[in-house]
Amino acid sequence: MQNTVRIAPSILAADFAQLGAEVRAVADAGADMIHVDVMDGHFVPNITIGPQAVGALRPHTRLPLDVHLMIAPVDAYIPMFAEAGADILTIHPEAGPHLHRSLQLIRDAGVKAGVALNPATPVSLALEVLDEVDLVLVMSVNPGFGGQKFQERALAKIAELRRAIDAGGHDVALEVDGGIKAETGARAVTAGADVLVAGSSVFKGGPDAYAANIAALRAGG
Ligand SMILES: O=C(CO)[C@H](O)[C@H](O)COP(=O)(O)O
Ligand SMILES: [Co+2]
Repeated sequence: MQNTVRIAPSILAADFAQLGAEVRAVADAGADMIHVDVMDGHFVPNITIGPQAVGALRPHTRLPLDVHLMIAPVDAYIPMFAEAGADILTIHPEAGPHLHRSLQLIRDAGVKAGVALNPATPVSLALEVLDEVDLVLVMSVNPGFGGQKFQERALAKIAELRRAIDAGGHDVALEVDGGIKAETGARAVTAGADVLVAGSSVFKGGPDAYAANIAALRAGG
């Protein structure tokens, strides 16, 4: 495994009754960033949290808040999440009429911009905006729920993106999200991912297990 891999626990699998404590616990356990899944019951068939919750989490950690926006239309909410304390805002191309404009809104808000590819979204949509993003997120499940099975087809997309990022000399992180545990994470890193999002496999077993769970992901086994 590359030793530059970063681990981003998804708080979707945390105890929602004590999210602040959960964020502190995974930070203490070695997390590199905190992945926050925002779902609207429209773009995806589930509802989670909004900017108020992101703002409430902000004082609990200095780690980057990696906010994955699964909401449509997304543009009006970008300044609200930036103001709340997000460090990275990642959007889906299908969530607005003009991807370039949405990415510009994110940058204008002073935060890093990411683009997320659903399993059925072609890599070409991300290649088109590699100069405009700080992160590409490859979904390895259909967005909406944690605890799903890793979809193998993500690996070829990661490999293609890695080649394009390296060939173009882009300073872009390549993140994979969905069904990541030690074994699938290792394969994603081999394909070229450098950020692993993991919900179920980090939060399983409760706080006493978080350090070992994160270490297992980092070690790839
Ligand atoms: O974006 C997501 C779902 O839409 C989540 O980040 C993802 O599913 C993480 O959960 P798990 O590791 O349990 O698959
Ligand atoms: Co996510």
